[in-house]
Amino acid sequence: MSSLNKYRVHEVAKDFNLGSKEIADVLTEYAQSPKNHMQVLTDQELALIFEYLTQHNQIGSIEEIYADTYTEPAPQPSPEPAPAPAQQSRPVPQQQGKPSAPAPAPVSAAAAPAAPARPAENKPFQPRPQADKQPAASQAVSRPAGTRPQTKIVDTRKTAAVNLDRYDERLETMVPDKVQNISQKKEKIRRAADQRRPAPGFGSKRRQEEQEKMRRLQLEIAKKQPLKVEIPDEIAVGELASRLKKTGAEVVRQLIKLGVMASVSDVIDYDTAALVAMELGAKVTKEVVVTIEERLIDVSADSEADLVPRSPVVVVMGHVDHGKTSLLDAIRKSDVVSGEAGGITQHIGAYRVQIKGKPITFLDTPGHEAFTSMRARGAMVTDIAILVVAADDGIMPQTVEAINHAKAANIPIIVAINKMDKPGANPERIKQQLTEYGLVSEEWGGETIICPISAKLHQGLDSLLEAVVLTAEMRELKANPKRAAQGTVIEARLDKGRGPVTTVLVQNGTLKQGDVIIAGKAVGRVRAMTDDKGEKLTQAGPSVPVEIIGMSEVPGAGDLFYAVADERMARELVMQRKEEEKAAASAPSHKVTLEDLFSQIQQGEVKELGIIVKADVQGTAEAVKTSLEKLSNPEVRVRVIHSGVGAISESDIMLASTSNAIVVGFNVRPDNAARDSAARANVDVRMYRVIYDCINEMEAAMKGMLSPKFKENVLGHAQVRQVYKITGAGTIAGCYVQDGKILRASQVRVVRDGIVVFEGELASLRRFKDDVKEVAAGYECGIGIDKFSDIKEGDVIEAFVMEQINA
Ligand SMILES: Nc1nc2c(ncn2[C@@H]2O[C@H](COP(=O)(O)OP(=O)(O)OP(=O)(O)O)[C@@H](O)[C@H]2O)c(=O)[nH]1
Repeated sequence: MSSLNKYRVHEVAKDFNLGSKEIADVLTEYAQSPKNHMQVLTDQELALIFEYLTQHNQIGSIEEIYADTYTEPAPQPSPEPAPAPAQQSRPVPQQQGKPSAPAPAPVSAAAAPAAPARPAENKPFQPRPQADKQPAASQAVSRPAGTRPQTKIVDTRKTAAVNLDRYDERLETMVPDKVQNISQKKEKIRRAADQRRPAPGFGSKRRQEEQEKMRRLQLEIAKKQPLKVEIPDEIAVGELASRLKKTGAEVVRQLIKLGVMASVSDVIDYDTAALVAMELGAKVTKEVVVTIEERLIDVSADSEADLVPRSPVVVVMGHVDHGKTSLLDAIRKSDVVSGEAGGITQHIGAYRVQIKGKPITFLDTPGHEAFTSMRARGAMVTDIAILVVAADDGIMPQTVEAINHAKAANIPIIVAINKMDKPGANPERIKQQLTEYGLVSEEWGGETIICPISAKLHQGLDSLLEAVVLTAEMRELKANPKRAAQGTVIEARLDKGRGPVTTVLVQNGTLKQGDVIIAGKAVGRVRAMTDDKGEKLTQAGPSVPVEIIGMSEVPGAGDLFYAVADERMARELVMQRKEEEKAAASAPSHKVTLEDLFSQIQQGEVKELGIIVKADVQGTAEAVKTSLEKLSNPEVRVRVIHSGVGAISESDIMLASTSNAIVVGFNVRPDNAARDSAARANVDVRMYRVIYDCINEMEAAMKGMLSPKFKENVLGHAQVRQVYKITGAGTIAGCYVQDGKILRASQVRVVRDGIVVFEGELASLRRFKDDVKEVAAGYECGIGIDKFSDIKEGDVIEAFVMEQINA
């Protein structure tokens, strides 16, 4: 006990809520010197007082200390009903209210053992007899003292009588209020939860708790594991956000951090999306989208072991009337020519012939147009082309086209010089001409097989067919007859009685009667199959053309067909294709144009720039071809895939579209069909009058320096119906506006048979005798052209304006 703690009698009395006199009396009685109330007490004296008070305020149990409401007085069989009358003579007045924790409390504990032996008569250390219990008095007095020494004493000897619950309850009052509140709340919640539960048995309750624990654990684990997301090739920012379980704003923010400005509705590519997802802590895998097409159609490669040789499919091409149909007929030993209207082949058919036991399939085509249009649809039907050239006519424009179309398709050409029976036949001249197109005869050290024949007299056919077989063998054509059939629709029509009738060429696998097939946007079941000789078949292997009935719709020539296992899925795919076609019709296809040539070269999309050159004279076409091909550089090779004389035709556009080429015209114009088809297929058609301009523009385009200055906008066409020479006014063309309109301010060009004969300004535009600003389609008008009087009936006046393109 520190000497600094000086306690005076009155302070101690106050602490115990007693009178100073009572304390003084205790001291007077037990201590050596009597004390007045201001006297400082020694440690001994203090200990004495505490001992005295302790002895005189014994309680039976700890419960009594706190039991404000305690009403269970322990049965106190008192062996000594009045054990200490002397002590009782000093009754301790009842305490009101709690005293503040008195400093003496620790003193008592420390001092007690050091207490002098004197107070022995107060039996300070005797075991607390039950008789000492004074419930009423102890209740009051024990409180201040109870903070430490007494309250810890719990008599558990009479265990049966101890109400432990009550004890626990009472103990709660010992903990600080705050803690107590929390535990009370917890208890409340627990009880409420218990009440809510449908009073389960002990086992099930336990089980539930376990389950709950497990669930929380799993949630916790799930939270800690990185989120796994699958991202397709392209994904909208919003969709990515929902897959990442983030808000759109969070993803947009992350994108901005990566330097990508995109809104929630924008679509981003896989790489960007994956980066964002990884930044946001997700684990990314690429979503592999399995389309219906992939599920339905087996495009797996055949194993070498399954492949067997197949017969070649041959196309016969050539200029009009050079004898294509006659040749095919000669081969089939039948005469179709006489049965045809005007002797012109109407549509593609396919025939199969046996040459010394080896079958060859021939496609009878009215020229290379159908061939190219099929190719444009992705069908690679033919293996070999026979080019028919009439010995008395030589190389003609369509012969050149045929050569170039076959070359573009990368198929070998066998030349058949036909009509050798004719007096004017000059095969050497044709061989000579052919070298100009890269077809050098074998006799001259080249690779091209050239066979002189006469279709009419059936001469030379054997060697021609042998050449076909030989070429086919060189190509090692193979297919797997064991798989489901696939091939191309050669021709299809609607027959009144039989419904859609389709000629298909099986290219791989075997087509069987009863097979479900999908061809383009048509589905059906092969109800019956017949070959080119009208014989019924139950199955058709590779390179076999068959006519089938049973399609729901008429497919398009050139459509690819597949035998499939699931008809329902096939119908679904057809629906999807129809939808896609609709969407594609509204979105223009992406073809190479001079404007974006450079960017396409840079992106590696264009490695070869295909050009089709059409000019008014052969000399120009040749000159342009040579100059353009010289523009080739290491990044891009310029290849003129076709050059010819005359107006730009639909076939030119088709070839350009198929080969992703652009069309260059010199003093020529596209005919109407070509113009429409170019617009439809998005083929870039450029018209020039000077070779120099063309070369410059191409060069600039390849270097990405094409200045997009002006674009020609064609306003309309007027056909010249009559020509008047008027003195003073010059030549006036009486015209009929066919389409669009003619503006007084427009520029014009005069086109004669597809060739531009003049380009210049309008001198006058009149309706009757009045000058007008414009004349619309369907009206007649008089047109005078500045500095040009050589207008002829049948000429077409094309009106156009040059519009500046905003870069
Ligand atoms: N003298 C002779 N005439 C032939 C020969 N081959 C074909 N002809 C004739 O040439 C004409 C045209 O023959 P086609 O077989 O119709 O020619 P094509 O190339 O198929 O013609 P299109 O179908 O119009 O493209 C016919 O009158 C045939 O009789 C031949 O070897 N000798």
